[in-house]
Amino acid sequence: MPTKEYFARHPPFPSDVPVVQLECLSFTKIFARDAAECERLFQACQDIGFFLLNLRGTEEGETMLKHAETAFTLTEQIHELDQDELKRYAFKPPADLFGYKSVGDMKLEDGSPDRMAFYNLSQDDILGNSPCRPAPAIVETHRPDFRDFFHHARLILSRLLSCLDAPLGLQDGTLISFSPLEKASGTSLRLLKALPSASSSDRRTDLVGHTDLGSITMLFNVVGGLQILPPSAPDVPQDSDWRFVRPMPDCALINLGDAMVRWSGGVVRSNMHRVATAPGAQREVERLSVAYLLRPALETSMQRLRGETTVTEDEEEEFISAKDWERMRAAQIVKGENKPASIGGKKVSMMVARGEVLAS
Ligand SMILES: O=C(O)CCC(=O)C(=O)O
Ligand SMILES: [Fe+2]
Repeated sequence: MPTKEYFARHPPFPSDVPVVQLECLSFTKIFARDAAECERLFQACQDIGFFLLNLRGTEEGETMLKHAETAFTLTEQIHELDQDELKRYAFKPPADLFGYKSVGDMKLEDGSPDRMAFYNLSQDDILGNSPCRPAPAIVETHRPDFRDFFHHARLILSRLLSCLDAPLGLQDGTLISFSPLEKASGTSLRLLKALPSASSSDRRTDLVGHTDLGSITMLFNVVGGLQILPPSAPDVPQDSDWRFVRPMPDCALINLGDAMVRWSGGVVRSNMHRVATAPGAQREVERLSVAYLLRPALETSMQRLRGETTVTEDEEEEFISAKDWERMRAAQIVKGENKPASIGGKKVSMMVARGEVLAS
């Protein structure tokens, strides 16, 4: 549960670890279409592709926090189930990324097994776009809760994406229109658990560095561990280049994925991130997180959008569908190959039809 009370039940995030400073935006202002807040959002998307979003203050934001709380409770209950039962619903990458991933199913950069488990719920399954997948009883009985989560999370992210349409020279509503609720996609709700570490010398990566594959992600976490590779990090980063993100009560963490980089011709950024052992005393507790990963409909093109925008560099790129992109990237990530295909944040001159230079 991302509220202050829930934070208070966990050891505190230490004050002496290097953290990345992220913008904290107000959903209330974005909901009211505040121009300055939308501008800050676009800037954060170009600079690092990550920002915090405070959800207090509107009925829509408060409802999202309630859904996140419910999702946390269900995450806890799902991961308490017997491993043998969970393994009956095992994910089958790269073709099928839904279902249960046990600790060790994925590789880290050095080939060693990862230390995270997750249950990945498919939006299509929950909304009835595809036949129901077999699932544990706890998922079956909470299908209505998950359905509400998917609907509401998309509503929140649609408001954020609509701040990006205009600066990218697109008609209002373009970016969210690539993820219609009724079309098959890789959109999912991922319920994650990282194991506690056994001793203070037992500190390592839990989930390999990656960029998210879809359009935009909304993450809720309470215990630290998520790390970002700052854009200034060298091409071959050292462990010490990674920076923790401090989890904040009442906030979601938002990050852009590869689709946004491709559509924008590299103007916005899909930043590398990973999960490492939580800092300080937080390493002793189990770390739960809830990630809603919005992806485009399977047949959507990942090519740059022309819209009203002209980007000065104009190299031809081949057509690739969201489905093929996700399959290719997922296969790499599972093997621990974390070199991103396109990360964005390009300093290109971008002219919109009105003749205004927005970024250079
Ligand atoms: O658990 C987290 O904090 C991050 C998870 C993540 O990056 C992902 O599922 O793509
Ligand atoms: Fe991620």
